[in-house]
Amino acid sequence: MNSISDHAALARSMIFPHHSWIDGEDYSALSGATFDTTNPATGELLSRITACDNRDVDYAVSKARAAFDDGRWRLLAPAERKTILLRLASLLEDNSHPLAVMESLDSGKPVGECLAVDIPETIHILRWHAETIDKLYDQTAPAGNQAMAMIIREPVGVVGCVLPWNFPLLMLAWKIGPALAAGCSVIVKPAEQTSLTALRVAQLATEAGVPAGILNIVTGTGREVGEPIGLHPDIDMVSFTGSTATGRRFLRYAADSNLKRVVLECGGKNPAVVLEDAEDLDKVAGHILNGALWNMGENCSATSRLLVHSGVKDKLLAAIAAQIGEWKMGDPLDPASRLGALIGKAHFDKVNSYLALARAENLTILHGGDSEQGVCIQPTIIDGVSRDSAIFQEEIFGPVLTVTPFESIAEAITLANDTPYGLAAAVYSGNLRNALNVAKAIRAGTVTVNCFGEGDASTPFGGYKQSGFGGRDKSVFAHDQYTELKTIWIDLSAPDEGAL
Ligand SMILES: NC(=O)C1=CN([C@@H]2O[C@H](COP(=O)(O)OP(=O)(O)OC[C@H]3O[C@@H](n4cnc5c(N)ncnc54)[C@H](OP(=O)(O)O)[C@@H]3O)[C@@H](O)[C@H]2O)C=CC1
Ligand SMILES: CCCCCCCC(=O)O
Repeated sequence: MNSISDHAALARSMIFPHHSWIDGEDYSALSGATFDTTNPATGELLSRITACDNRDVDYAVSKARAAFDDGRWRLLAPAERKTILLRLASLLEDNSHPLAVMESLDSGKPVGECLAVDIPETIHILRWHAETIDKLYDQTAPAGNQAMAMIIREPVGVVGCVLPWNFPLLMLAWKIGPALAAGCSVIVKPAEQTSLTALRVAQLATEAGVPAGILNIVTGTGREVGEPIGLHPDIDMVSFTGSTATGRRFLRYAADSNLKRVVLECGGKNPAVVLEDAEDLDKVAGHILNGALWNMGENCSATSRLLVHSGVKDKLLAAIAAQIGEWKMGDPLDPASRLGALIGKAHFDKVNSYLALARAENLTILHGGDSEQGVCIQPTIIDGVSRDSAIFQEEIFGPVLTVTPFESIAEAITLANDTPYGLAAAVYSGNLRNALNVAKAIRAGTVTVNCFGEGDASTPFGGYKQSGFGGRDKSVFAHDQYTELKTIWIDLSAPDEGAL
């Protein structure tokens, strides 16, 4: 395993990208403007990145459209496209350590997590989608003997992917994996805070053989780049991950422009429901902490609301108290750190405002509740949170777990569903019938039973209610986002029977 000094040495020697990547090469904004990207853990400047605007988006779209129309990617033999994407995955694997350090420096994530999860999962997702290219079949309809109706999938066209900062590489892979597998041209807008690894991946994609114009990275702000992508008349669809408020804007952009397809993966306020018959509360406590604290709680599927039967609450909270010390906060480049820095000052202030609210509401703060140096927040557990509190209803996106007791399974289900969101949930029970009934009653896209996690590349990810719209990320179901269905009818009737 690499030590903190290995990571720090690599960080010192690293050359950070500072251009956008359009049509297979570096690109500087026409305005010449730049924005600073800094290390949230230290405030140190990492790179001054070109700040694009609508004119640069127009340029990127023209290149992506030309690349789509001339078929340089979508018309390649499936096995050839697969080979190129597998080559990209291998290049990422070869660059795992630098990519992990770059991701950690840019986002404040612990480098150990980047090495253990973000980078290998990114590679796995790209490989998984690459493998589908020559393995998914189209269909024929039961059209009878007089005709054949073929239902084929075609790439949707030019796709805009607007990304969040919490899993910069992984969310890139969730979008471009199926989009490139489908044969689309892609324009990615990374979050302003975390553009570096997407730019590096685009360089490696070109090295792997992805043709110019197929994968473009346009850097800049939501207003200057995200909005022109949303409004662009020649972009066929947008796949977005981020806040529900910004997701809503993309629906308006589509309505105000070309009715482009919009797929949204938005916020969550996910419950972990511990029934009275839950087994092995020490193990459950470990899952609860992981669900709430992993990635500093900057995770849309974080199970940040603990709903626990009053009969097991004290025992579970004692088990949580015994384990919370394992969540060591520290330098993101220290492999021992499980919690690093939040993404930046504005987000830190937002998370802190909820802690202030907890104090104003006289809630019991069992652990943490304070900030540390820089933009770090201690793992925090707040007890006695009622369903009408903003702390129960709103996405905090920090290492904060709320605790709410219940007396019956019916009450647990009501509490679990009592937010505008429906992304994920966890249920803990030793009784499979109870667990399954609760899992089915919770309105969420993913429910884990006696475990926590987003699942594998093979399972769809997305939300009910205000957590999502229009489709799913990951799995073969993600291919629905990036493809159009076309029906082709062929007349099979004998000449004397006439046309269909
Ligand atoms: N579902 C999830 O995984 C995520 C949820 N969130 C939630 O959102 C909250 C706010 O975080 P924030 O970073 O502001 O999230 P946003 O939803 O605002 O950002 C996500 C992406 O949308 C872009 N964007 C922002 N404003 C616009 C706009 N007007 N038009 C088009 N694109 C836009 C951003 O650009 P830019 O980089 O310039 O901001 C970024 O690329 C967090 O506290 C958390 O609750 C945040 C991130 C991920
Ligand atoms: C393998 C871990 C996947 C984490 C995905 C989180 C999704 C999100 O926050 O949008």
